[in-house]
Amino acid sequence: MGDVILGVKGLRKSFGRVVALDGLSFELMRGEIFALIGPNGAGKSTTLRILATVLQPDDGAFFLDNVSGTARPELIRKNISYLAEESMPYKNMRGMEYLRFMAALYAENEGEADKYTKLAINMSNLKERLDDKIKTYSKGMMRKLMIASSVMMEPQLAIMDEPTSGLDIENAFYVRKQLKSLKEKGITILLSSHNMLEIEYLADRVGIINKGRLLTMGTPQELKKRFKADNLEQVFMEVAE
Ligand SMILES: Nc1ncnc2c1ncn2[C@@H]1O[C@H](COP(=O)(O)OP(=O)(O)OP(=O)(O)O)[C@@H](O)[C@H]1O
Repeated sequence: MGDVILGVKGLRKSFGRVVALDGLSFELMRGEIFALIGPNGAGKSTTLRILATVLQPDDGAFFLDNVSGTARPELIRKNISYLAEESMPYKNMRGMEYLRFMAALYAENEGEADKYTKLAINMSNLKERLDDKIKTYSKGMMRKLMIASSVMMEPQLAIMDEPTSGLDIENAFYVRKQLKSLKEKGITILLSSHNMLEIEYLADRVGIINKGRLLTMGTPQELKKRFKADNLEQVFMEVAE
């Protein structure tokens, strides 16, 4: 881990009278897994949507490898992936069809599309169920398909909103292992989660936000030491108070 890959500076976003982000700033180091945690309505999804360039901030800026994502979103889109909290595949397609369809959207030629599809087939771990219509999938199977299709192009930065939400223990475990292997490939990951055990296992660093502001940030070890806590849940409760 060395240099800064993502710089987030003073993001502000309101929805009517609701202030979702109130001057949020933080940096991500290349190759790390960074987890945003915070209570419901803290501004996590809003932050991730802005960084994924699907939502414009009212003020502030962010930079991916020194390229402004607010001024030039089209330049950074190729280098980031985004898994939304409630993202859904086209249910009338078969799993395999969906992966090929997504690969064709991302790839610049057939060779690249094949490479992306193979990677996603592997990562989804859905095996022969990829031949079935997506509408026959369980929630966990759909989530695995969505995760695999979101990162098939091996982006520089993978943004994931609650990647394991709704997954059973076995599937969540599998997805966490996949996220670790993405990190080993050098992909930086920014995720949100409400699962403190997951964050202890996955995150190199954690940022705790509330009311659209960053309250504290550090490695799980640093935070536990700083707040004299045995685990991240205690840190969270202490900070939230
Ligand atoms: N499209 C929208 N229209 C109106 N208000 C919104 C919209 N999106 C978010 N908000 C509001 O902005 C605030 C932050 O919401 P956000 O979804 O970013 O929180 P969150 O930390 O992701 O919450 P959760 O943990 O519940 O998913 C909340 O008060 C929410 O109601």
